[in-house]
Amino acid sequence: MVTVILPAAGQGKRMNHVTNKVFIPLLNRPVLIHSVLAFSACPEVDNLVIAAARSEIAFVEKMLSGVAGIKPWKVVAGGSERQYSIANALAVIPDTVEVILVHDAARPLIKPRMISQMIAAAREFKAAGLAVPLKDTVKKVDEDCFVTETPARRSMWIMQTPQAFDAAILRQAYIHAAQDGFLGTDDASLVERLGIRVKLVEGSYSNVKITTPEDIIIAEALMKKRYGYEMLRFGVDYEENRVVEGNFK
Ligand SMILES: Nc1ccn([C@@H]2O[C@H](COP(=O)(O)OP(=O)(O)OP(=O)(O)O)[C@@H](O)[C@H]2O)c(=O)n1
Ligand SMILES: C[C@](O)(CO)[C@H](O)COP(=O)(O)O
Repeated sequence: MVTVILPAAGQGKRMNHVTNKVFIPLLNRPVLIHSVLAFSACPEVDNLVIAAARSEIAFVEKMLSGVAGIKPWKVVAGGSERQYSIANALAVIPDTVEVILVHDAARPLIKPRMISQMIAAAREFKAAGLAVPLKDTVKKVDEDCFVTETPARRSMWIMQTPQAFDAAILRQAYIHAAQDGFLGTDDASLVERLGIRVKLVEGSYSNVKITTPEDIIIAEALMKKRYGYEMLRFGVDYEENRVVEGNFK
């Protein structure tokens, strides 16, 4: 059995709290639904657990009920951090599930083919993450923003989701993180702390996470290319650095 956890309980702070960004429509379909349908199109996936903010659970359930072709799903209450939302989802997944994938609901461009690759990687390596090689130069800085180091780019990759795990390992990683009060920015980092090696699978630069306002434009442009039509519903007010509704061309 393969279960996918989709954390969707964020607040969109870097999107200026305009709305929970997973509800923003891209080509007229909410970001969350793009993500859910991608996993539903993957034959190896059995079911989905979506973590939604407590106040948005009913809305998410209504949204999911209105869309055809979604694999069996359940909505759980999210937490104050991404990691806590995923912990809540883990708590409702039965022990019969062998492989668990975690995917940011805010990454709507994930392709079913990549999901299948990640499931195969989890079965082979026990812990795997989708990632792309770093394209830019990275600097470490001190508290005054003076450069202290330029790490070698060759060995640096940018993590994406899905990340895929043997279910028992992911559960153990979450138990240890909770015991130690460790808060990671991805799930692989929790597994790494167990001393387990995480295999990276090369993903795609188009698997963007909707994080800041311009990501909406990038994601919708990539979708238009993929689906071949145009239906821009949202724009970005760069002066104010916020998302605004309207027909933007
Ligand atoms: N408490 C949280 C925080 C985040 N997420 C989810 O985790 C994914 C990646 O998180 P991020 O991009 O950080 O989303 P937000 O928390 O909404 O963004 P921000 O950090 O700007 O507030 C998103 O699908 C988001 O909904 C979640 O389920 N629960
Ligand atoms: C898991 C992740 O998407 C990998 O890039 C990312 O770390 C999530 O971080 P965020 O701060 O919640 O956006």
